[in-house]
Amino acid sequence: MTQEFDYICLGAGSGGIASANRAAMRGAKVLLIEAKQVGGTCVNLGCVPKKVMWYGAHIADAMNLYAKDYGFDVTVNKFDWSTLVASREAYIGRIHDAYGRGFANNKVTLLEGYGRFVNGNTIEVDGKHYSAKHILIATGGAPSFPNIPGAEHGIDSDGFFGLNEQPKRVAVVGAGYIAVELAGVMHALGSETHLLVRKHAPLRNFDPILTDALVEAMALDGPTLHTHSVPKEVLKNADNSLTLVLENGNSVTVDCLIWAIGRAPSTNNIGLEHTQVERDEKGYIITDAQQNTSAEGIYCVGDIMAGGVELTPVAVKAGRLLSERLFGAMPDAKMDYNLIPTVVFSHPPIGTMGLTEPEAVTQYGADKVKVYSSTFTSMYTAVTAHRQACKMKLVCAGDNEVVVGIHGIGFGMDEILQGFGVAMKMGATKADFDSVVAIHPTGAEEFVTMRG
Ligand SMILES: Cc1cc2nc3c(=O)[nH]c(=O)nc-3n(C[C@H](O)[C@H](O)[C@H](O)COP(=O)(O)OP(=O)(O)OC[C@H]3O[C@@H](n4cnc5c(N)ncnc54)[C@H](O)[C@@H]3O)c2cc1C
Ligand SMILES: NC(=O)c1ccc[n+]([C@@H]2O[C@H](COP(=O)([O-])OP(=O)(O)OC[C@H]3O[C@@H](n4cnc5c(N)ncnc54)[C@H](O)[C@@H]3O)[C@@H](O)[C@H]2O)c1
Repeated sequence: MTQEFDYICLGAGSGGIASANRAAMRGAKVLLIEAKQVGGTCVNLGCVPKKVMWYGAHIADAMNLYAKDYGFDVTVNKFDWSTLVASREAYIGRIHDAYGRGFANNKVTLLEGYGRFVNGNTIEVDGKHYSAKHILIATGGAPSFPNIPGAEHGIDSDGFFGLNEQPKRVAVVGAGYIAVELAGVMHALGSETHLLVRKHAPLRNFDPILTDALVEAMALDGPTLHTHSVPKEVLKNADNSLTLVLENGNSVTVDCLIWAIGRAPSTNNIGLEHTQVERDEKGYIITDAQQNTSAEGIYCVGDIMAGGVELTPVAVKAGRLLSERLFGAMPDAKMDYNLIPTVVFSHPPIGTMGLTEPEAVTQYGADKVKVYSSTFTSMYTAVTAHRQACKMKLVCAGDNEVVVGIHGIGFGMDEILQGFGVAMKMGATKADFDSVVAIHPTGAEEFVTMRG
Protein backbone atom coordinates (compact mmCIF):
# COMPACT_ATOMS: atom_id res chain seq x y z
CA MET A 1 0.00 0.00 0.00
CA THR A 2 1.34 3.41 -0.98
CA GLN A 3 -0.11 6.58 0.50
CA GLU A 4 -0.52 9.40 -2.02
CA PHE A 5 0.22 13.07 -1.38
CA ASP A 6 0.59 16.13 -3.61
CA TYR A 7 3.87 17.10 -1.99
CA ILE A 8 6.40 15.37 0.25
CA CYS A 9 9.09 17.31 2.12
CA LEU A 10 11.98 15.18 3.32
CA GLY A 11 13.42 16.88 6.40
CA ALA A 12 11.54 19.17 8.80
CA GLY A 13 14.21 21.82 9.24
CA SER A 14 14.12 25.45 8.16
CA GLY A 15 13.52 24.73 4.46
CA GLY A 16 11.23 21.71 4.76
CA ILE A 17 8.86 23.23 7.33
CA ALA A 18 8.55 26.53 5.47
CA SER A 19 7.88 24.83 2.15
CA ALA A 20 5.44 22.28 3.60
CA ASN A 21 3.35 24.91 5.40
CA ARG A 22 3.22 27.22 2.38
CA ALA A 23 2.22 24.37 0.03
CA ALA A 24 -0.54 23.30 2.41
CA MET A 25 -1.77 26.92 2.65
CA ARG A 26 -2.07 26.83 -1.13
CA GLY A 27 -4.25 23.72 -0.94
CA ALA A 28 -1.76 20.89 -1.42
CA LYS A 29 -1.99 17.62 0.52
CA VAL A 30 1.40 17.60 2.22
CA LEU A 31 3.52 15.02 4.03
CA LEU A 32 6.49 16.28 6.06
CA ILE A 33 9.02 13.65 7.16
CA GLU A 34 11.48 14.19 10.00
CA ALA A 35 14.05 11.70 11.29
CA LYS A 36 15.08 13.50 14.49
CA GLN A 37 13.59 16.71 15.81
CA VAL A 38 11.17 19.09 14.12
CA GLY A 39 12.91 22.42 13.53
CA GLY A 40 16.11 20.83 12.24
CA THR A 41 19.52 22.35 12.83
CA CYS A 42 18.39 25.93 13.33
CA VAL A 43 15.91 25.34 16.13
CA ASN A 44 17.58 22.43 17.90
CA LEU A 45 21.32 22.64 17.27
CA GLY A 46 22.01 25.95 15.57
CA CYS A 47 20.69 29.52 15.43
CA VAL A 48 18.25 29.32 18.32
CA PRO A 49 20.28 27.60 21.08
CA LYS A 50 23.37 29.51 19.90
CA LYS A 51 21.60 32.86 20.19
CA VAL A 52 20.33 31.99 23.68
CA MET A 53 23.91 31.20 24.73
CA TRP A 54 25.03 34.46 23.11
CA TYR A 55 22.45 36.40 25.12
CA GLY A 56 23.74 34.62 28.23
CA ALA A 57 27.22 35.78 27.31
CA HIS A 58 25.83 39.29 26.80
CA ILE A 59 24.51 39.35 30.36
CA ALA A 60 27.87 38.08 31.65
CA ASP A 61 29.66 40.89 29.80
CA ALA A 62 27.20 43.47 31.14
CA MET A 63 27.85 42.37 34.72
CA ASN A 64 31.58 41.66 34.49
CA LEU A 65 32.73 44.44 32.16
CA TYR A 66 30.25 47.31 32.23
CA ALA A 67 28.00 47.32 35.31
CA LYS A 68 30.58 48.83 37.68
CA ASP A 69 31.04 52.05 35.71
CA TYR A 70 27.28 52.41 35.40
CA GLY A 71 27.21 52.50 39.19
CA PHE A 72 26.13 48.96 40.01
CA ASP A 73 27.90 47.13 42.79
CA VAL A 74 27.37 43.65 41.36
CA THR A 75 28.59 40.54 43.07
CA VAL A 76 27.98 37.43 41.03
CA ASN A 77 28.00 34.47 43.39
CA LYS A 78 27.75 31.86 40.72
CA PHE A 79 26.85 31.18 37.12
CA ASP A 80 24.79 28.01 36.77
CA TRP A 81 25.30 26.54 33.30
CA SER A 82 22.55 23.98 33.79
CA THR A 83 19.97 26.71 34.51
CA LEU A 84 20.86 28.44 31.24
CA VAL A 85 20.63 25.12 29.39
CA ALA A 86 17.27 24.32 31.00
CA SER A 87 15.84 27.74 30.05
CA ARG A 88 17.15 27.29 26.52
CA GLU A 89 15.67 23.82 26.10
CA ALA A 90 12.32 24.88 27.56
CA TYR A 91 12.21 27.68 25.00
CA ILE A 92 12.99 25.21 22.21
CA GLY A 93 10.19 22.99 23.55
CA ARG A 94 7.78 25.91 23.15
CA ILE A 95 8.96 26.39 19.55
CA HIS A 96 8.24 22.68 18.90
CA ASP A 97 4.73 23.15 20.29
CA ALA A 98 4.17 26.16 18.02
CA TYR A 99 5.27 24.11 15.01
CA GLY A 100 2.78 21.41 15.97
CA ARG A 101 -0.04 23.96 16.12
CA GLY A 102 1.03 25.35 12.72
CA PHE A 103 0.97 21.89 11.11
CA ALA A 104 -2.47 21.21 12.56
CA ASN A 105 -3.85 24.56 11.32
CA ASN A 106 -2.38 24.10 7.86
CA LYS A 107 -3.26 20.39 7.71
CA VAL A 108 0.32 19.26 7.12
CA THR A 109 0.81 15.58 8.01
CA LEU A 110 4.00 15.09 10.05
CA LEU A 111 5.62 11.68 9.90
CA GLU A 112 8.46 10.86 12.30
CA GLY A 113 11.04 8.54 10.78
CA TYR A 114 13.99 8.34 8.41
CA GLY A 115 12.99 8.64 4.76
CA ARG A 116 14.71 7.19 1.71
CA PHE A 117 13.81 7.33 -1.97
CA VAL A 118 12.82 3.98 -3.46
CA ASN A 119 12.10 5.60 -6.82
CA GLY A 120 11.70 9.08 -8.30
CA ASN A 121 8.34 9.75 -6.66
CA THR A 122 8.23 7.39 -3.69
CA ILE A 123 9.79 7.62 -0.23
CA GLU A 124 9.99 4.74 2.19
CA VAL A 125 9.79 5.27 5.95
CA ASP A 126 9.87 2.25 8.29
CA GLY A 127 8.81 -0.09 5.50
CA LYS A 128 5.84 2.01 4.36
CA HIS A 129 5.70 3.83 1.03
CA TYR A 130 4.59 7.42 0.38
CA SER A 131 4.26 8.89 -3.12
CA ALA A 132 3.88 12.37 -4.54
CA LYS A 133 4.22 14.10 -7.89
CA HIS A 134 6.45 16.67 -6.17
CA ILE A 135 9.15 15.85 -3.59
CA LEU A 136 11.40 18.34 -1.81
CA ILE A 137 14.74 17.24 -0.37
CA ALA A 138 15.66 19.46 2.59
CA THR A 139 17.79 17.14 4.69
CA GLY A 140 20.37 19.73 5.78
CA GLY A 141 23.89 18.96 6.88
CA ALA A 142 25.98 17.64 9.75
CA PRO A 143 29.26 18.77 11.33
CA SER A 144 32.52 17.39 9.93
CA PHE A 145 35.29 15.75 11.98
CA PRO A 146 38.95 15.91 10.98
CA ASN A 147 40.78 12.76 10.02
CA ILE A 148 43.56 12.84 12.63
CA PRO A 149 44.45 10.45 15.47
CA GLY A 150 42.32 11.05 18.56
CA ALA A 151 39.80 13.31 16.79
CA GLU A 152 36.99 11.27 18.36
CA HIS A 153 37.85 12.72 21.80
CA GLY A 154 36.50 16.07 20.61
CA ILE A 155 32.89 17.08 20.15
CA ASP A 156 31.19 19.14 17.43
CA SER A 157 28.60 21.93 17.63
CA ASP A 158 25.88 19.31 18.19
CA GLY A 159 27.91 18.03 21.16
CA PHE A 160 28.35 21.58 22.45
CA PHE A 161 24.58 21.92 22.81
CA GLY A 162 24.59 18.62 24.72
CA LEU A 163 27.04 19.84 27.39
CA ASN A 164 25.41 19.64 30.81
CA GLU A 165 28.38 21.18 32.58
CA GLN A 166 30.53 24.12 31.70
CA PRO A 167 34.06 23.04 30.77
CA LYS A 168 36.76 24.94 32.66
CA ARG A 169 39.11 24.95 29.68
CA VAL A 170 37.96 24.64 26.09
CA ALA A 171 39.62 24.66 22.67
CA VAL A 172 37.59 25.47 19.58
CA VAL A 173 39.14 24.53 16.23
CA GLY A 174 37.96 26.31 13.09
CA ALA A 175 37.84 29.78 11.57
CA GLY A 176 34.23 30.07 10.42
CA TYR A 177 30.99 31.35 11.92
CA ILE A 178 30.52 28.47 14.32
CA ALA A 179 34.05 28.49 15.73
CA VAL A 180 34.02 32.25 16.30
CA GLU A 181 30.55 32.24 17.87
CA LEU A 182 31.10 29.29 20.20
CA ALA A 183 34.55 30.49 21.30
CA GLY A 184 33.14 33.96 22.07
CA VAL A 185 30.27 32.54 24.10
CA MET A 186 32.46 30.18 26.12
CA HIS A 187 34.97 32.91 26.85
CA ALA A 188 32.34 35.40 28.00
CA LEU A 189 30.71 32.79 30.21
CA GLY A 190 34.02 32.24 31.99
CA SER A 191 35.72 29.20 30.43
CA GLU A 192 39.41 29.53 29.60
CA THR A 193 38.95 29.51 25.84
CA HIS A 194 41.37 28.91 22.99
CA LEU A 195 40.43 29.48 19.35
CA LEU A 196 42.73 27.71 16.89
CA VAL A 197 42.80 28.67 13.23
CA ARG A 198 44.95 27.27 10.44
CA LYS A 199 45.83 30.59 8.78
CA HIS A 200 46.42 34.14 10.02
CA ALA A 201 42.93 34.93 11.28
CA PRO A 202 39.36 33.72 11.75
CA LEU A 203 36.75 34.81 9.17
CA ARG A 204 39.57 35.54 6.75
CA ASN A 205 37.26 35.78 3.72
CA PHE A 206 35.26 38.61 5.28
CA ASP A 207 36.09 42.25 4.53
CA PRO A 208 39.52 43.03 6.06
CA ILE A 209 38.01 45.72 8.32
CA LEU A 210 35.98 42.98 10.02
CA THR A 211 38.73 40.37 10.21
CA ASP A 212 41.27 42.82 11.57
CA ALA A 213 38.87 44.32 14.11
CA LEU A 214 37.85 40.87 15.34
CA VAL A 215 41.50 39.88 15.79
CA GLU A 216 42.13 43.15 17.67
CA ALA A 217 39.10 42.55 19.90
CA MET A 218 40.30 39.03 20.68
CA ALA A 219 43.81 40.30 21.48
CA LEU A 220 42.29 42.79 23.93
CA ASP A 221 39.54 40.71 25.50
CA GLY A 222 40.04 37.07 24.51
CA PRO A 223 39.49 34.29 23.70
CA THR A 224 43.12 33.34 23.17
CA LEU A 225 43.66 33.17 19.43
CA HIS A 226 46.19 30.65 18.10
CA THR A 227 46.96 31.40 14.45
CA HIS A 228 48.80 29.11 11.99
CA SER A 229 47.67 26.20 14.14
CA VAL A 230 47.00 22.99 12.24
CA PRO A 231 45.77 20.11 14.43
CA LYS A 232 47.98 16.99 14.28
CA GLU A 233 46.60 14.67 16.97
CA VAL A 234 44.56 14.61 20.16
CA LEU A 235 45.82 12.81 23.27
CA LYS A 236 43.55 11.81 26.13
CA ASN A 237 45.32 12.24 29.47
CA ALA A 238 44.94 10.24 32.68
CA ASP A 239 42.85 13.03 34.28
CA ASN A 240 40.50 12.96 31.23
CA SER A 241 41.86 16.25 29.93
CA LEU A 242 42.75 16.45 26.24
CA THR A 243 45.97 17.65 24.68
CA LEU A 244 45.62 18.99 21.15
CA VAL A 245 48.99 18.68 19.45
CA LEU A 246 49.61 21.00 16.50
CA GLU A 247 51.72 20.55 13.37
CA ASN A 248 53.89 23.51 14.49
CA GLY A 249 54.94 21.62 17.63
CA ASN A 250 52.78 23.62 20.03
CA SER A 251 50.01 22.08 22.07
CA VAL A 252 47.10 23.12 24.24
CA THR A 253 45.56 21.10 27.07
CA VAL A 254 41.85 21.52 27.78
CA ASP A 255 38.84 19.77 29.28
CA CYS A 256 36.74 20.05 26.13
CA LEU A 257 37.69 20.20 22.47
CA ILE A 258 35.18 21.43 19.91
CA TRP A 259 35.64 20.81 16.19
CA ALA A 260 34.01 23.57 14.13
CA ILE A 261 35.68 22.86 10.82
CA GLY A 262 32.70 22.95 8.48
CA ARG A 263 29.69 20.84 7.64
CA ALA A 264 28.80 18.19 5.07
CA PRO A 265 25.45 17.68 3.32
CA SER A 266 23.21 14.83 4.51
CA THR A 267 22.62 13.34 1.09
CA ASN A 268 24.52 10.04 1.27
CA ASN A 269 21.97 7.73 2.74
CA ILE A 270 18.65 8.90 1.35
CA GLY A 271 18.36 6.59 -1.65
CA LEU A 272 19.36 9.13 -4.30
CA GLU A 273 20.80 6.25 -6.32
CA HIS A 274 17.16 5.32 -7.07
CA THR A 275 16.57 8.74 -8.64
CA GLN A 276 18.11 10.87 -11.36
CA VAL A 277 19.23 13.51 -8.82
CA GLU A 278 22.77 14.67 -9.49
CA ARG A 279 25.22 15.78 -6.84
CA ASP A 280 28.57 17.55 -6.98
CA GLU A 281 31.82 15.95 -5.83
CA LYS A 282 31.15 16.96 -2.21
CA GLY A 283 27.63 15.54 -2.18
CA TYR A 284 25.70 18.81 -2.57
CA ILE A 285 22.64 18.54 -4.80
CA ILE A 286 22.80 20.41 -8.09
CA THR A 287 19.76 22.58 -8.87
CA ASP A 288 18.73 25.17 -11.40
CA ALA A 289 17.58 28.68 -10.48
CA GLN A 290 14.11 27.39 -9.51
CA GLN A 291 15.32 24.67 -7.10
CA ASN A 292 14.69 21.90 -9.68
CA THR A 293 17.14 19.01 -9.40
CA SER A 294 18.09 17.00 -12.47
CA ALA A 295 15.21 14.62 -11.67
CA GLU A 296 11.74 15.73 -12.71
CA GLY A 297 9.46 16.47 -9.76
CA ILE A 298 12.32 16.47 -7.23
CA TYR A 299 13.50 19.76 -5.73
CA CYS A 300 16.05 20.82 -3.18
CA VAL A 301 16.54 23.79 -0.85
CA GLY A 302 18.77 24.72 2.06
CA ASP A 303 22.17 23.57 3.23
CA ILE A 304 22.36 20.63 0.82
CA MET A 305 22.09 22.79 -2.28
CA ALA A 306 25.25 23.15 -4.37
CA GLY A 307 26.35 26.78 -4.48
CA GLY A 308 23.77 27.77 -1.87
CA VAL A 309 24.12 29.91 1.23
CA GLU A 310 23.89 28.02 4.51
CA LEU A 311 21.55 30.29 6.43
CA THR A 312 18.10 29.63 7.82
CA PRO A 313 16.28 32.53 6.13
CA VAL A 314 17.73 31.41 2.79
CA ALA A 315 16.32 27.89 3.20
CA VAL A 316 13.00 29.32 4.40
CA LYS A 317 12.61 31.78 1.54
CA ALA A 318 13.65 29.27 -1.12
CA GLY A 319 11.23 26.70 0.33
CA ARG A 320 8.31 29.13 0.40
CA LEU A 321 8.97 30.43 -3.11
CA LEU A 322 9.15 26.88 -4.43
CA SER A 323 5.73 26.13 -2.95
CA GLU A 324 4.31 29.35 -4.39
CA ARG A 325 5.61 28.23 -7.79
CA LEU A 326 4.30 24.66 -7.54
CA PHE A 327 0.99 25.23 -5.77
CA GLY A 328 0.33 28.98 -5.75
CA ALA A 329 -0.18 31.66 -8.33
CA MET A 330 3.51 32.47 -8.88
CA PRO A 331 4.68 30.20 -11.73
CA ASP A 332 7.93 32.16 -12.16
CA ALA A 333 8.84 32.43 -8.48
CA LYS A 334 12.49 31.90 -7.73
CA MET A 335 14.91 32.74 -4.96
CA ASP A 336 17.35 35.61 -5.48
CA TYR A 337 20.67 34.44 -4.06
CA ASN A 338 22.33 37.84 -4.57
CA LEU A 339 22.96 40.31 -1.77
CA ILE A 340 22.15 38.22 1.28
CA PRO A 341 22.77 39.98 4.60
CA THR A 342 24.36 37.96 7.38
CA VAL A 343 25.43 38.43 10.98
CA VAL A 344 28.13 36.64 12.95
CA PHE A 345 27.25 36.62 16.65
CA SER A 346 30.83 37.29 17.65
CA HIS A 347 32.07 39.60 20.40
CA PRO A 348 31.36 42.24 19.21
CA PRO A 349 28.87 41.17 16.53
CA ILE A 350 29.53 41.47 12.83
CA GLY A 351 27.05 42.44 10.12
CA THR A 352 27.95 42.14 6.46
CA MET A 353 26.32 42.16 3.03
CA GLY A 354 27.55 42.36 -0.54
CA LEU A 355 31.09 42.64 -1.81
CA THR A 356 34.19 42.98 0.34
CA GLU A 357 36.55 45.76 -0.71
CA PRO A 358 38.97 43.32 -2.43
CA GLU A 359 36.05 41.65 -4.24
CA ALA A 360 34.74 45.03 -5.43
CA VAL A 361 38.18 46.02 -6.72
CA THR A 362 38.43 42.74 -8.64
CA GLN A 363 34.93 43.12 -10.05
CA TYR A 364 34.90 46.82 -10.92
CA GLY A 365 38.59 47.87 -10.99
CA ALA A 366 40.31 49.97 -8.30
CA ASP A 367 39.51 53.29 -10.02
CA LYS A 368 35.77 52.55 -9.94
CA VAL A 369 35.61 51.66 -6.25
CA LYS A 370 35.30 54.20 -3.46
CA VAL A 371 35.40 53.18 0.17
CA TYR A 372 34.05 55.04 3.18
CA SER A 373 34.83 53.93 6.69
CA SER A 374 34.38 54.95 10.28
CA THR A 375 35.92 53.90 13.58
CA PHE A 376 34.51 54.97 16.92
CA THR A 377 33.94 53.70 20.43
CA SER A 378 30.47 52.35 21.05
CA MET A 379 28.62 54.68 23.42
CA TYR A 380 27.47 51.75 25.55
CA THR A 381 31.10 51.02 26.41
CA ALA A 382 32.53 54.54 26.08
CA VAL A 383 31.41 55.54 29.57
CA THR A 384 33.20 52.54 31.08
CA ALA A 385 36.82 51.55 31.50
CA HIS A 386 36.22 48.74 29.05
CA ARG A 387 35.97 50.59 25.75
CA GLN A 388 35.06 48.60 22.67
CA ALA A 389 35.61 49.72 19.09
CA CYS A 390 32.98 49.84 16.33
CA LYS A 391 34.23 49.77 12.75
CA MET A 392 32.08 50.30 9.69
CA LYS A 393 32.66 50.42 5.98
CA LEU A 394 30.69 51.19 2.83
CA VAL A 395 32.07 49.88 -0.44
CA CYS A 396 30.73 51.88 -3.39
CA ALA A 397 31.14 51.27 -7.10
CA GLY A 398 30.78 53.27 -10.31
CA ASP A 399 30.40 56.97 -10.97
CA ASN A 400 27.13 57.20 -9.03
CA GLU A 401 28.61 55.23 -6.12
CA VAL A 402 26.14 52.40 -5.78
CA VAL A 403 26.63 50.77 -2.38
CA VAL A 404 27.83 47.26 -3.25
CA GLY A 405 29.15 46.27 0.17
CA ILE A 406 28.27 47.16 3.75
CA HIS A 407 30.31 45.87 6.65
CA GLY A 408 30.33 46.58 10.35
CA ILE A 409 31.61 45.17 13.61
CA GLY A 410 30.54 46.54 16.95
CA PHE A 411 27.81 46.89 19.52
CA GLY A 412 24.37 46.54 17.91
CA MET A 413 25.59 45.54 14.43
CA ASP A 414 23.46 42.40 14.64
CA GLU A 415 20.29 44.52 14.70
CA ILE A 416 21.51 47.36 12.48
CA LEU A 417 22.09 45.53 9.21
CA GLN A 418 18.59 44.38 8.24
CA GLY A 419 17.22 47.81 7.27
CA PHE A 420 20.33 48.78 5.35
CA GLY A 421 19.87 45.47 3.52
CA VAL A 422 16.57 46.76 2.11
CA ALA A 423 18.31 49.88 0.84
CA MET A 424 21.05 47.83 -0.81
CA LYS A 425 18.57 45.49 -2.48
CA MET A 426 16.89 48.59 -3.91
CA GLY A 427 20.22 49.70 -5.40
CA ALA A 428 20.86 52.61 -3.04
CA THR A 429 23.78 54.92 -3.77
CA LYS A 430 26.02 56.71 -1.28
CA ALA A 431 23.96 59.85 -1.97
CA ASP A 432 20.78 57.94 -1.01
CA PHE A 433 22.40 56.89 2.25
CA ASP A 434 23.45 60.49 2.91
CA SER A 435 19.95 61.78 2.15
CA VAL A 436 18.58 60.09 5.26
CA VAL A 437 18.68 62.05 8.50
CA ALA A 438 20.77 60.24 11.10
CA ILE A 439 19.19 58.79 14.23
CA HIS A 440 21.20 60.11 17.14
CA PRO A 441 22.85 58.86 19.24
CA THR A 442 23.21 55.42 17.69
CA GLY A 443 25.92 53.39 16.02
CA ALA A 444 23.80 53.03 12.89
CA GLU A 445 23.97 56.76 12.18
CA GLU A 446 27.58 56.33 11.06
CA PHE A 447 26.36 54.58 7.91
CA VAL A 448 24.51 57.73 6.77
CA THR A 449 27.15 60.28 7.76
CA MET A 450 30.40 58.86 6.36
CA ARG A 451 32.78 61.19 4.56
CA GLY A 452 35.37 60.09 2.01
C1 LIG B 1 25.81 25.99 15.37
C2 LIG B 1 25.05 26.60 14.24
C3 LIG B 1 24.60 27.90 14.34
C4 LIG B 1 23.89 28.47 13.29
N1 LIG B 1 23.48 29.76 13.42
C5 LIG B 1 22.77 30.34 12.44
C6 LIG B 1 22.29 31.67 12.58
O1 LIG B 1 22.50 32.32 13.60
N2 LIG B 1 21.59 32.20 11.55
C7 LIG B 1 21.33 31.50 10.40
O2 LIG B 1 20.66 32.03 9.51
N3 LIG B 1 21.78 30.23 10.23
C8 LIG B 1 22.50 29.65 11.23
N4 LIG B 1 22.93 28.36 11.08
C9 LIG B 1 22.66 27.66 9.81
C10 LIG B 1 21.22 27.10 9.78
O3 LIG B 1 20.98 26.33 10.94
C11 LIG B 1 21.04 26.26 8.53
O4 LIG B 1 21.40 27.01 7.39
C12 LIG B 1 19.58 25.79 8.37
O5 LIG B 1 19.16 25.06 9.49
C13 LIG B 1 19.45 24.95 7.10
O6 LIG B 1 18.13 24.51 6.95
P1 LIG B 1 17.82 23.17 6.12
O7 LIG B 1 16.34 23.11 6.03
O8 LIG B 1 18.63 23.13 4.90
O9 LIG B 1 18.37 21.99 7.03
P2 LIG B 1 18.19 21.62 8.56
O10 LIG B 1 17.66 22.74 9.36
O11 LIG B 1 19.48 21.02 8.97
O12 LIG B 1 17.05 20.50 8.55
C14 LIG B 1 17.22 19.25 7.94
C15 LIG B 1 16.32 18.26 8.66
O13 LIG B 1 16.23 17.09 7.86
C16 LIG B 1 16.22 15.97 8.73
N5 LIG B 1 16.62 14.81 7.94
C17 LIG B 1 17.83 14.55 7.39
N6 LIG B 1 17.79 13.42 6.69
C18 LIG B 1 16.52 12.94 6.80
C19 LIG B 1 15.85 11.80 6.29
N7 LIG B 1 16.47 10.94 5.49
N8 LIG B 1 14.55 11.61 6.63
C20 LIG B 1 13.90 12.50 7.42
N9 LIG B 1 14.48 13.59 7.92
C21 LIG B 1 15.77 13.81 7.60
C22 LIG B 1 17.20 16.36 9.81
O14 LIG B 1 17.00 15.58 10.99
C23 LIG B 1 16.87 17.83 10.00
O15 LIG B 1 15.87 18.00 11.00
C24 LIG B 1 23.63 27.73 12.12
C25 LIG B 1 24.06 26.41 12.02
C26 LIG B 1 24.75 25.85 13.06
C27 LIG B 1 25.20 24.41 12.95
N1 LIG C 1 25.36 33.58 12.49
C1 LIG C 1 25.05 32.78 11.47
O1 LIG C 1 24.29 33.15 10.59
C2 LIG C 1 25.66 31.42 11.40
C3 LIG C 1 26.21 30.83 12.52
C4 LIG C 1 26.74 29.57 12.40
C5 LIG C 1 26.73 28.92 11.18
N2 LIG C 1 26.18 29.52 10.11
C6 LIG C 1 26.19 28.86 8.80
O2 LIG C 1 26.69 27.57 8.89
C7 LIG C 1 27.75 27.39 7.96
C8 LIG C 1 28.75 26.43 8.52
O3 LIG C 1 29.54 27.07 9.53
P1 LIG C 1 30.95 26.50 9.93
O4 LIG C 1 31.56 27.44 10.88
O5 LIG C 1 30.82 25.06 10.29
O6 LIG C 1 31.67 26.41 8.56
P2 LIG C 1 32.58 27.40 7.74
O7 LIG C 1 32.72 26.75 6.43
O8 LIG C 1 32.11 28.80 7.84
O9 LIG C 1 33.96 27.34 8.53
C9 LIG C 1 34.74 26.18 8.65
C10 LIG C 1 36.15 26.62 9.00
O10 LIG C 1 36.92 25.49 9.40
C11 LIG C 1 38.20 25.59 8.81
N3 LIG C 1 38.69 24.22 8.66
C12 LIG C 1 38.31 23.32 7.73
N4 LIG C 1 38.98 22.15 7.91
C13 LIG C 1 39.78 22.33 8.98
C14 LIG C 1 40.70 21.50 9.67
N5 LIG C 1 40.92 20.23 9.28
N6 LIG C 1 41.35 21.99 10.73
C15 LIG C 1 41.13 23.26 11.14
N7 LIG C 1 40.26 24.10 10.53
C16 LIG C 1 39.60 23.64 9.47
C17 LIG C 1 37.98 26.29 7.49
O11 LIG C 1 39.15 26.95 7.09
C18 LIG C 1 36.86 27.27 7.82
O12 LIG C 1 37.36 28.50 8.25
C19 LIG C 1 28.30 28.78 7.73
O13 LIG C 1 28.87 28.90 6.45
C20 LIG C 1 27.09 29.65 7.87
O14 LIG C 1 26.49 29.83 6.61
C21 LIG C 1 25.65 30.76 10.19
